Amino acid sequence: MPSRILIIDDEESVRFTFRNLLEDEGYHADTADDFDSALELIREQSYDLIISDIFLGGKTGVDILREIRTTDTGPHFVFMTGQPHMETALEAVRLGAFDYLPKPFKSDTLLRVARMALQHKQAIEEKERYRSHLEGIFRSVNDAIITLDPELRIMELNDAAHNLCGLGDASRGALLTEAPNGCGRVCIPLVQEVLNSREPAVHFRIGCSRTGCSAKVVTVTITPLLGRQREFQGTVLVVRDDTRMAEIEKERVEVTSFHRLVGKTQPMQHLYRMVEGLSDLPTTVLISGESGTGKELVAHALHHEGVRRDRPFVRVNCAALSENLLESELFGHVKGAFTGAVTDRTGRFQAANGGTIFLDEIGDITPTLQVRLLRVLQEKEFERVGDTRTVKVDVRVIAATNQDLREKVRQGAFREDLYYRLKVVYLTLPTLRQRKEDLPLLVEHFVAKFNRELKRSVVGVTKEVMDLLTAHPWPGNVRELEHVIEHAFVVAAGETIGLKDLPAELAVRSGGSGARSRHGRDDVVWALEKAGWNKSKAARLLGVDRRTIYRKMEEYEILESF
Ligand SMILES: Nc1ncnc2c1ncn2[C@@H]1O[C@H](COP(=O)(O)OP(=O)(O)OP(=O)(O)O)[C@@H](O)[C@H]1O
Repeated sequence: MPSRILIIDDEESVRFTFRNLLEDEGYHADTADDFDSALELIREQSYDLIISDIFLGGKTGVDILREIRTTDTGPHFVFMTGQPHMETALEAVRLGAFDYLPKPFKSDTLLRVARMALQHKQAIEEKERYRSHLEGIFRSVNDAIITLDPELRIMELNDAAHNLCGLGDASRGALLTEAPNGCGRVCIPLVQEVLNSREPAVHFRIGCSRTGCSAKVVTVTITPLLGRQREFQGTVLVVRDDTRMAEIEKERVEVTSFHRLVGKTQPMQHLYRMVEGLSDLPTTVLISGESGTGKELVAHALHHEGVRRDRPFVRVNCAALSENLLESELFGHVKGAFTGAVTDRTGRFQAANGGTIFLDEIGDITPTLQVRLLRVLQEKEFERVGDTRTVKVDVRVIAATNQDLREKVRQGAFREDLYYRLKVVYLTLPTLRQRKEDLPLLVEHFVAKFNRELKRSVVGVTKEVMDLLTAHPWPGNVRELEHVIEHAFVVAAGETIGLKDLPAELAVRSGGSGARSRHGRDDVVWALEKAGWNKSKAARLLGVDRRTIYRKMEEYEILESF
């Protein structure tokens, strides 16, 4: 549809010339010769641009502007006059006129100003449309969306923020930390973390409470808010109510295994759900957990459960290689890049293109490699060693560590920006001590595995063995259990694994007479937790006396937890 222009001038020749000129350019042009007829036309039709003489008999063009200026999206005004007058020009501009043309002016000038005024109006309309669409989306989603400035002051919030977080319109401008919504404020430290790190974070299924409301389970996504020049302006906090989903999951029949992971206890069920939820996302995941808890299996499950399952899964053990070797292993090199680089070599990142790279023992990489890795995570690109050409890749990164990376960051041994880039989603695996109820299932799993591998037909373990396994603190977690069963398979002659088939170390650690000096911190914590922090009970579990427990608590600086 052509843009509609109204020309207002008391001179017939001006109206005639301008109308022809504008219609030749493809615009629709109407004319009016005085204030009243112009207003009549404006009320009947809609115009995009009004080009008006300032002086119209007793009235002025500025009076028309004043009369109809109600909305931003009304017509744009361009004034023209043969007697330029500072006062009138100023008033016209103050009322929002687009331009002011002193007569005489060339036809080119008129067309240029008309074009600019119409483009400007279109841009404003486009922006307004965009804003109202966004507002519609903002209002219609069920997730609470709250934008916060760097001081945690609430800038914008939607209706769902009212229902879920108890924040009303009056909260705009208030500090989130002080909003009187009776909220337990679990998300505030999480937002503060993103304020410090300036990296996005997702926290799945956290408990949340608000005075007068039932407890909820929510998933919180926090994203830095960046301006045009990518300057930091605050954060967007999105809170999704997952209470119903969590309830449904609780009611679901518990599964005993997932991919190659075995376990039916609650922490494992939670882990399976998390892996399911994360598998299709490109998000970087950091898996932490003690050695032997199954971090590699989780990385496999994330890959094989998701859309990248038919693409490569590439594992790199970052602790196994020196800095130079690891660099060329990860990024590849070109012939001659260093002594021994006799041919070009493709790195693991390139080999994993389209799929997943699993960076095991990430806590061990050197500062130089930390910088290079950060760039791949941020830009998805790198250069091979000795090459200047940039290689672009689409790789999902999963990293694992059994170290306390937060502590390494504090000590300055691990870059904070990389840490936050890696832990967009953070999975912590339970220790075997935390899921002892899974022991029978795991024993059964490993008995079946070694029967298959060693072509044996062992039926299981005796009750005494199971009791002993249950009493053991498992510092080496599932891997240790796997080794114990493997050892028993080698030693056992019959179909059932008995006490005599277990490694001597296990019998000793789990309460034999020589146990005293061998109990490490893990064993003592395990026993205390198992005994509900009753020292006498814990002492009995470890086969030591009560004084030894107190002594060990002091020695290992174990604080009682309630
Ligand atoms: N939940 C589980 N179900 C079955 N097997 C498991 C489970 N967790 C671990 N394992 C087994 O234990 C061994 C160690 O697992 P994995 O290598 O994944 O542990 P990890 O946490 O990556 O250890 P590390 O930190 O030492 O690298 C593997 O043989 C694995 O198959």
